[in-house]
Amino acid sequence: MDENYLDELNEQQRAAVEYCDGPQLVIAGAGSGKTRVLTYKIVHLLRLGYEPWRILALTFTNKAAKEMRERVEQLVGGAVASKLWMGTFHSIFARILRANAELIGFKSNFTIYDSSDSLSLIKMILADMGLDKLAFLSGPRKGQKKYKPSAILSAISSAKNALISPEEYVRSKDLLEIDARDNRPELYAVYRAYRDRCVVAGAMDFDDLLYYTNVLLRDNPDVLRHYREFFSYVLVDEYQDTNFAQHVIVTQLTRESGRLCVVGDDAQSIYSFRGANIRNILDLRKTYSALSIFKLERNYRSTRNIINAAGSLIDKNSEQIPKTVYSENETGALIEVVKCYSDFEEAYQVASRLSQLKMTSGDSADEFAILYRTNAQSRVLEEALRKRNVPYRIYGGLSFYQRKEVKDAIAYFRLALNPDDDEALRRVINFPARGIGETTLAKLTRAAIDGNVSLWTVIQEPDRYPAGLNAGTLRKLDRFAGLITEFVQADRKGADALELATRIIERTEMLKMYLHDSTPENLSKQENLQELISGVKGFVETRVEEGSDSMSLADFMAEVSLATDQDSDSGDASEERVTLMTVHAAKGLEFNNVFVVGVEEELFPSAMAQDSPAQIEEERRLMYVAMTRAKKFCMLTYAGSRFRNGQTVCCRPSRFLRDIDQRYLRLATNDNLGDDAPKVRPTVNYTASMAGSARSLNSLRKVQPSSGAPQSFRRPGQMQPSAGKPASDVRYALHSVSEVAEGTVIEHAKFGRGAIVNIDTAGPDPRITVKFENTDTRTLMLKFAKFSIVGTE
Ligand SMILES: Nc1ncnc2c1ncn2[C@@H]1O[C@H](COP(=O)(O)OP(=O)(O)OP(=O)(O)O)[C@@H](O)[C@H]1O
Ligand SMILES: [Mg+2]
Repeated sequence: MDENYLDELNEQQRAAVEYCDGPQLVIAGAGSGKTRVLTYKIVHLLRLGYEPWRILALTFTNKAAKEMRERVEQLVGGAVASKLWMGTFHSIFARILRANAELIGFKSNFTIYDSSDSLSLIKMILADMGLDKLAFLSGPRKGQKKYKPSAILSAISSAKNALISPEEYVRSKDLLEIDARDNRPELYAVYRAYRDRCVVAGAMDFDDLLYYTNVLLRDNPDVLRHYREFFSYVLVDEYQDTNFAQHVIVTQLTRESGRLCVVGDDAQSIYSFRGANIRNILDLRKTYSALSIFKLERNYRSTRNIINAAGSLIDKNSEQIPKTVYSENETGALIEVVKCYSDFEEAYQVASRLSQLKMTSGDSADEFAILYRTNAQSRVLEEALRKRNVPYRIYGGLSFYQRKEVKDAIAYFRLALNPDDDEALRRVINFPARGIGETTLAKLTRAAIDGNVSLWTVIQEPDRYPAGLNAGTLRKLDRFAGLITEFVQADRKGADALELATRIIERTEMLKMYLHDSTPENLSKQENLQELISGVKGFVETRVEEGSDSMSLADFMAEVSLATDQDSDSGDASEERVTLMTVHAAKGLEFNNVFVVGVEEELFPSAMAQDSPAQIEEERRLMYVAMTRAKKFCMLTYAGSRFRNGQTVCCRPSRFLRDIDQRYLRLATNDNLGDDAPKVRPTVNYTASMAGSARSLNSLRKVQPSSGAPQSFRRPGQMQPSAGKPASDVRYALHSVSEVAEGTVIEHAKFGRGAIVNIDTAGPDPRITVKFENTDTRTLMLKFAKFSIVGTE
């Protein structure tokens, strides 16, 4: 162990690390070393003789857990670090639940449903209850279904996070009243049915992992006592984002012993939509009367300009704990604010500035992040980066495990471990095709619901649960059941993950199916399945190296099923790549260079927050989180128009740009971005007043979000394409010859992206010759060619 670890802390941090006499809250701003304190405190506890397997450290993301583990490993060595109970709330409590599943009516092999499983189950229940076809709403939620599956799921999630069971739900007058007002009086019944079907399937969703941990600790005093005594110290990062269910677990485990250290920053509370409650941190003293509060005041992460700019932004929030922050870092560059004409141009500008900065700074790709408010914004950015051959890694989008062929294979893995898993069974009962159609599945479902058993039980016991199927269908089901049984038995006989996974892929003939024809799509599916097998192989090899015998398919799945939507990434982790992620996923992380894109009203802050001052404050905190990820360089961009939800909409700059003290900002225009920057001209679509680009920050400040955009940012009739009019009419426009030049890159309405290689003005009608990326070079008459200008080559 490195004996000098305390020297790597400042005085305040050191005091927080060394204090082990009672419950402790460390509250401090971004970049002040809260996570560092937590990490070093673990090392300190080990030093004091605490046993590693009795220290519990909880984080919010897998990535944060991994980083903390790596740091502890550096300080105390891998052998000790691997014994710590360190992970996300979900992974730690899944482990505890597996060890005690029988006590709460589950088996230890329970499946973890991901959000698409949950949604599919909700849809099935709504259809079964006849609630899916009900009329659409009027009023503020006009046009939405009364029982919109995603809204139902989030209502159920809120109930679970507040520890409300279906039985308690139906007894709560308040909840029933709200549901009646929202035109969904049957919500409680959907919740109950959802819970029942999950129990029958031996499945828990993400919220259940917290909910059932609470049930387990509440109903089994000896189990509670065991874990209270077992965990000799509990540490939690990002406490401002805990919800009620998490808060109760933590307090249950530590209220008596007081051996608790939590760190957090109220200014970074960004998960209230998932039930996170800032009061958990503010009221901690009520639970722990002996609570000691520690503050950290020196920021180590960012330049002074970045700290000051972020500070001036968050000052505009009315509710916050006052904090002192100082920095001894250099002043650094001003924050660049870039106005773009469209989302296309924004992506182009970001990719271009990023490549330029990468060259001049010498920073590796890992030191760059592009942060956005919504995942949907990533597509154009990816395109722009690909064009410049900048390698990137995207968090959150369609991750490897969410690809169709991988999900199909994983569904078989899940069935091998738990054949009652209805959602997995539903997914692959006719995949690869074996003549078991929708009608058969509907009949099986009916029998399963009536008998309150899983689909698997109905298939296994057709006499007891008759589904009205003919002999031919029963034979097909029998063959399918035989296949699954074979996998189940192989697992029980102790096959390791690789043996079983390989067998599943072979016996189901999944890979073979894609070998039939070599379309590029099929080839990529084959590759993905092979990649999955390599992943399993890698997993088994690592376990062998570690001397562990936990190498069953269940062990592999325990890792895979907790890769959340948010922090599962695409791509090879060993390669240096630019990170693309939502601001939510970036919590706790840091990069030398950060680009925050789409800093526009209705996007950031989100359109959904517009009517609520509290939600605007949460969005502002989110912006604060985004900016404070940057160590040296931060750029904020916004566009004049953006393609969203199938149409082009005009956008105006975010109010947050006005909130930041302008002393720390520099309005970068296309002209001063450097030689590499494209010289973009406005399309006629966006008014002439946007041309020239050198709008001062002061004029930006005059934009009044509440009163709508100023005329210069919006043209009557252009905000939304009128009904029935294709979106492309708005996105693409006609251009005059003065707006284009050789080398101008355009996005044509029909032919896509291309560069102008020649302009012919000899005849009465000017013509442009465009070398398109995905089709032949074409000569077009300018007066008929609809396109948008993306930039220059
Ligand atoms: N005493 C110190 N000496 C050197 N570097 C430090 C010190 N304290 C913190 N740092 C560095 O400052 C950066 C920010 O620290 P850390 O991530 O722990 O802050 P944080 O308070 O957890 O931030 P956030 O609120 O964003 O989660 C890290 O790179 C960390 O290594
Ligand atoms: Mg942190």
